[in-house]
Amino acid sequence: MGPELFFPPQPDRVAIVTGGTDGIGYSTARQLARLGMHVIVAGNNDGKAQEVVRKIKEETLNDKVEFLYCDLASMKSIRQFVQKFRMKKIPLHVLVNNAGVMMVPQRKTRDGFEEHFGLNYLGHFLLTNLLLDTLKESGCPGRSARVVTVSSATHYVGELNMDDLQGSHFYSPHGAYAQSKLALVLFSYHLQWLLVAEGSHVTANVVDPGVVNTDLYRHVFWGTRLFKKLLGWLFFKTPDEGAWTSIYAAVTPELEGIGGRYLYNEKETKSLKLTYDQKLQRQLWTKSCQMTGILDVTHGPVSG
Ligand SMILES: NC(=O)c1ccc[n+]([C@@H]2O[C@H](COP(=O)([O-])OP(=O)(O)OC[C@H]3O[C@@H](n4cnc5c(N)ncnc54)[C@H](O)[C@@H]3O)[C@@H](O)[C@H]2O)c1
Repeated sequence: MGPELFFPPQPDRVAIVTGGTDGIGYSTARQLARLGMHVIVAGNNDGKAQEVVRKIKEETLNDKVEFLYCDLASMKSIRQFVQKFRMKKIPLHVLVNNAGVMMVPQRKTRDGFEEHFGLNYLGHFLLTNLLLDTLKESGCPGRSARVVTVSSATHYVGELNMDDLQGSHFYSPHGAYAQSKLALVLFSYHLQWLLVAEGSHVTANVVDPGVVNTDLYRHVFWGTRLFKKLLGWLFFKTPDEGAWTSIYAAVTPELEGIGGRYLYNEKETKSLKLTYDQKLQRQLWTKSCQMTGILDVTHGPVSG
């Protein structure tokens, strides 16, 4: 069953999906294309890109699908991506912050940040902020632009160590992943707060896709091929099922003008209590502005 059975066509809308070459992101990009959207697959997987675009176009008969290189582990690459996107002079109605890595060995992004925090969280923080003006220009009353951020149930066991966000003193791959996913929830809630304060026609929601059979688990110690295959087959969602909540958040009329939600299986769910702490949200936002070198939007415009 395709999304066109559940959601209205979206032929005049433009979406960016990060990590759209694989797993949940690929399914998200494909299904948004099925709804007629102009879909920009943002990824660092140059090798796969053309094949992915060709496959999506072929299956959806939608020609408005393209790949734009964006390495979320590099702020320079994110800025170049935004520049290239702006040069297209097209609107942006949906941004799906989907890309991510999980439980990778301790390593750093090009800018020297711990990879989970730097790529999963800070990369999307910067990308969203740089695209915010375009999103605001593209949303209108009754047809808001939407930021959909993919977090995880792992955020429930996450801790935010404000004094050591990079895990310099203590690093665990699981803790670092959980922290990045927790940071994304705090980010999405604060973003929504800012958008409402400004009276803009943009909403921000955060989703949990569930446990999905993708390559994300490649670094997990029990992720031997056979065991993962068996687990995946028995218990995990398929990537199409995993993408469903992202697609719902991106297009459902039920969420028109509604943000600040944590969605699981298309339903509003409570996130970790800590994520509702507005002081913490604000603290993380300010620190993230400093780390990414952008001006704090609450005090002034975001630099391009
Ligand atoms: N699979 C699950 O069970 C599960 C559960 C909860 C949350 N999630 C979240 O869903 C999202 C998608 O994960 P998935 O399961 O499809 O995994 P996946 O490994 O199949 O896809 C991850 C995507 O991120 C991209 N990516 C990785 N590094 C990047 C970089 N430096 N720059 C740009 N893109 C980069 C990859 O190329 C890939 O397209 C992730 O944010 C993940 O944390 C997944």
